[in-house]
Amino acid sequence: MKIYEKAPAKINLLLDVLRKREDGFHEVEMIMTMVDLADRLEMEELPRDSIMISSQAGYIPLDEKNLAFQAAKLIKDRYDVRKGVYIHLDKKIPVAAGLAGGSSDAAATLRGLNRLWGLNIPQDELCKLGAELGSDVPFCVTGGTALATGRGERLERIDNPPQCWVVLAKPPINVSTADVYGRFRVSDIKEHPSTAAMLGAISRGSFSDICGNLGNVLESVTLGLYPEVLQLKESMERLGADGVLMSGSGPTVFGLVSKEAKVSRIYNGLRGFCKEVYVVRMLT
Ligand SMILES: C[C@](O)(CO)[C@H](O)COP(=O)(O)OP(=O)(O)OC[C@H]1O[C@@H](n2ccc(N)nc2=O)[C@H](O)[C@@H]1O
Ligand SMILES: Nc1ncnc2c1ncn2[C@@H]1O[C@H](COP(=O)(O)OP(=O)(O)OP(=O)(O)O)[C@@H](O)[C@H]1O
Repeated sequence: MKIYEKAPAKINLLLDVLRKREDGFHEVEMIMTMVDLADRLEMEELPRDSIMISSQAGYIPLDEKNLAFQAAKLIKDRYDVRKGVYIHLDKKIPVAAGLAGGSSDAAATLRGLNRLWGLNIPQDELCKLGAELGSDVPFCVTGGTALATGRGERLERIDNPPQCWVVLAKPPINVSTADVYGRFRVSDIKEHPSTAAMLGAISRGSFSDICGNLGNVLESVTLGLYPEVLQLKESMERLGADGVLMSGSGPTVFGLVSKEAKVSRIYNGLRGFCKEVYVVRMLT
């Protein structure tokens, strides 16, 4: 039997860091939602007890470094499953982009193997397993829109934002999340984004207030290291996006756009100097 799972990309509408914790992680407040740019996973049981990964993307690891491999190993070990699985990753989400591509693949693997092997693991248990793989994985297990706290693993489901276009642009640089958090200093942040204001904007369904309250404190590090990310933000604003922000630790910049008529102008304007531009919808 073959089963399929979609692994969508996430964007952070808000990312605030409150403090550095004793365990080295940072205490965050994030509002995250999914967009319809997704990897597609195909999973099939193998006759022997092993995990095999393949992908059309030549630039990701296919061994135990792959997050889908790690997810399969975790679920096998924890539930004592003595069966093998072959997982094919059809990658569409750019890698190391701030869009949680690897985390979403891990989450889709947990959901998929739960089905393939009939394990009946409840969603909150899958989220706990996911947290062992990465801070973004629990959110990727549930999807939807959520307020994430702790190191990102504590989730509170909230309403989806109103539907809109999302233009994603990834400059040709690779950003390490660990490096960005490592350089981040809370004391450098003069004005924190308001989680309460963003939650209010979403619950009122006010697109303009959502755009007005976008904020990501990790921009203080990534924009300093890579001026091209700042240039991309400025271009997107100039081309008429209603709200513009860097996602996660970057380098992808997203623009929220309410009117379809504006989208092609923004897309064409960005494509002039940025190769990787995607026009997608929010997953609501
Ligand atoms: C930047 C975001 O993607 C925004 O959604 C997340 O906060 C990071 O999520 P992630 O990539 O799943 O992060 P993890 O794989 O758990 O951690 C990668 C590295 O980022 C740092 N890290 C991550 C999350 C967090 N709350 N504080 C941290 O300091 C740690 O140095 C860690 O070693
Ligand atoms: N299934 C996978 N897909 C993509 N990258 C993977 C995968 N498994 C492991 N990796 C590795 O993980 C690293 C980060 O890739 P990923 O695309 O998950 O980053 P990201 O989008 O910045 O994640 P986040 O937003 O959660 O920080 C890369 O160095 C990549 O080699």
